[in-house]
Amino acid sequence: MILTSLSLYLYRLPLDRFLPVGKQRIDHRTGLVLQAKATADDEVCDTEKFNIEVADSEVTEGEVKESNVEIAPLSGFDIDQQPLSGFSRESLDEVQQALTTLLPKLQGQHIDSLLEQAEASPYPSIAFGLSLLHAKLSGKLNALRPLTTAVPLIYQPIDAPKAELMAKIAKLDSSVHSVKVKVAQTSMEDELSLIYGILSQRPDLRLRLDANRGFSLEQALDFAACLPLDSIEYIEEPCQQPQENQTLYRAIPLPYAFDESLNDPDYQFVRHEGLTALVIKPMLLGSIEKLQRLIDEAHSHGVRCILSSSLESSLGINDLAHLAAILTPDEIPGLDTLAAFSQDLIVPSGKPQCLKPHQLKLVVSTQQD
Ligand SMILES: O=C(O)CCC(=O)c1ccccc1C(=O)O
Ligand SMILES: [Mg+2]
Repeated sequence: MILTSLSLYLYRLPLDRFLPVGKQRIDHRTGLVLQAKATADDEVCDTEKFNIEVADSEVTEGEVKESNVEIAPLSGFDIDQQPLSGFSRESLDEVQQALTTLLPKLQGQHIDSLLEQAEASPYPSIAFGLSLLHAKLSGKLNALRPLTTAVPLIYQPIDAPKAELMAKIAKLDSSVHSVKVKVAQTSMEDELSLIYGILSQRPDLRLRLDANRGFSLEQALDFAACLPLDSIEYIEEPCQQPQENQTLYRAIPLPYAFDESLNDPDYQFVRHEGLTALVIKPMLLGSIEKLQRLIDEAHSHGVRCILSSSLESSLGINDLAHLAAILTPDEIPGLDTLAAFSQDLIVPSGKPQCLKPHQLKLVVSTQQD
């Protein structure tokens, strides 16, 4: 297939409530939508020769394929105007500029050039976006049903009453077996009482805790000593110093997971005692091929891989649900981050409004009118 047109749009979605990014909070999300049209190799000449835009009604099904992907590095500023730290290293501006230069070069090329450019890009969000676009255009993403269940995310909202949390627990479907709970955010007493509160309502639940590197070793030891270990699946990034996670594990057998550690550009998989899972955020890591290599390596050492949201819009979350069905079919992904979004983007998820590309700001388009 040949790429016949590429367009880049900018979105900015306000959030109805703050979303946690580690210890920080955001009140809006910005990102890019990359739209590509492609035709089968032998059809491109006709359209080019006559320089006509092929309307959907004039072509047989499947002749012109159109796909959209979200490219939204998790960087920018929090509600206190502090730069977000610990997630994407690239800024939205850098990504926008790189794509503005790249898109005209992709125009007229075979879709496989998306994969070459994905591997060549220094920006993980671009590498992921281009490889995803390739997968969508070539129909690879729709081969399987998406994983429609996600692990509910429970966190103490500073802008909403605490009772809402327990109401969310009470409403959980009985088919939900795991929930993710943010810890190392407020006081240990409050967080332990939340954990025991959840389990008193739903003793069958298993908890995935996420400390976002919020504890000193001493705090982590104190906290872990008070946990109902049998009900804890794992804790993400317990210690400020990741090398202390093993010390913690040797003292208290609480399995842990890596999340922020994977964002280090030099990260290489190494089996550590007590390391039970990798929390994989594709937008922060890179191409699907790179994700697949990491997952294969982790699985070969018996380490689980959980695909997780980088707070994408409904477009990105929907693609992650499809990708999870392919890359990690035996795991429930961590994608419960859409509730705070005021609107959907391109793919409906049940919000009153769903923005379409023409309602977004066009950054660049290779299509000549
Ligand atoms: O992993 C999940 O279930 C939801 C996603 C999530 O928690 C998250 C989303 C964006 C940035 C950081 C994190 C995090 O794991 O702390
Ligand atoms: Mg995490």
